[in-house]
Amino acid sequence: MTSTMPDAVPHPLVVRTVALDHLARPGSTGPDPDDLLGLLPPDAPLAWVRRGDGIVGWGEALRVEVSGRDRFADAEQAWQELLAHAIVRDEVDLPGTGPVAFASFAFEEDSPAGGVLVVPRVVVGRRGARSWLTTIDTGATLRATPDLADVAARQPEPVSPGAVSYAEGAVPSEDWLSVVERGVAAIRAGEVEKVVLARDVYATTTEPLDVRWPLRRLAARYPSCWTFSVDGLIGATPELLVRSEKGLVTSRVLAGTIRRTGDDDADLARAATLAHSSKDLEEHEYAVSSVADALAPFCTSTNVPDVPFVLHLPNVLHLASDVTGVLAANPSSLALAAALHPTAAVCGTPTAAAARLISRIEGMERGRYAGPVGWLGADGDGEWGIALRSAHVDPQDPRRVRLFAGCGIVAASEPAAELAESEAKLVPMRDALGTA
Ligand SMILES: C=C(O[C@H]1C=CC=C(C(=O)O)[C@@H]1O)C(=O)O
Repeated sequence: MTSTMPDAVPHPLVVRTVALDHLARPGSTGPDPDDLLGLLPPDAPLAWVRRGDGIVGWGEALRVEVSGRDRFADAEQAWQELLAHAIVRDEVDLPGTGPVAFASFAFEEDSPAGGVLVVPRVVVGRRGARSWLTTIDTGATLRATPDLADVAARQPEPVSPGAVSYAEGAVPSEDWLSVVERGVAAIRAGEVEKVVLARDVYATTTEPLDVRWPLRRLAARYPSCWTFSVDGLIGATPELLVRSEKGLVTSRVLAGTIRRTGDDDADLARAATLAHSSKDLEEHEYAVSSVADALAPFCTSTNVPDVPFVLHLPNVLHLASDVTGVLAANPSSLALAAALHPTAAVCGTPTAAAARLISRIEGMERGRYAGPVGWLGADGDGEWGIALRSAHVDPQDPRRVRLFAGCGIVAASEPAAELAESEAKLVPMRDALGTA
């Protein structure tokens, strides 16, 4: 575990949250609190937003880098140590107020991508009619609270990425067909019941990527998804690994997908087909069980829907189930995310055998794709998505972006259909990088 404190001063975190509710009043001349993303600077913006609610952050009060099997526990420990010495004044007291860290973790335990936890200098949040501003300092003296109208006015408009060209990723699409074939063969041979196989593609932009460009487009086009940005990993995920709030947990489980046609009537027929597809229902059931089983030891009761609903996104339809539970003790949301990861929506069933199969046949280092991404508060509450419909911006070359998509494979899967599904899952990021 490594941590870096920009000021290298061993002062405690000094955290102050103030209400911005006056900004929500009609006639206010301040920055629009609906537009959290509009406040972000171009450099290293942090975001977790959905339908205008959520939190955004910027500046880096502190950063913790972790790796290996214990990456979640190490991040949690570092966070607890920071909090033990923090001086906090929180005038709002809602989930996401007070000290907050944004974080994202690698899918695999031996990934060089490890994980990162960033404590921003400034956080702005919104939840319904309530808005707030948090400042986090590591110095002995408190800085003045930034004037948000000023902050918003100072931000340059996001710069267009220019022309975008695409190249094959680690496994060319033609070869990925045989990766899926090998997955199906392993299932038929009884090695696993389900495995999720993913692929990547490279985008090269003519201008260095200003991540606010794709973020705004993702948030506008995929309002039901969680738009995130943490340390160069960006996306809009439809899948909530876990939200923990005041003793209640929720997880939105997705698995089972059909592409949209663009024609509403045809899509309704497709939704009905999806809801009755035994192949997709099987794929979904594995994912729901993996989440329900992982949550059960933490909960006094859980609610697992008998049948999934169909989630309509602009590019695809998914089978979806919202699993909820009442927590018995008070594990942090990060501990819950660690216990849930990797679910069968991104790994397979049984988990360990599917993970081994992925390492053996996928041919790609997933990095932080399909890992937990989200935020953590001081009381352990937080929200963690699975980093899907996502891309990673090369820290050495901001013109180079790696996009990811994966598909759940069961015995009845057909490689060509899975390749087409992976293309549909790349659409949100491709569109977000474009200028159309
Ligand atoms: C692995 C991905 O999607 C998962 C989530 C929803 C539906 C899925 C599916 O139907 O295969 C996948 O399990 C991805 O988008 O990269």
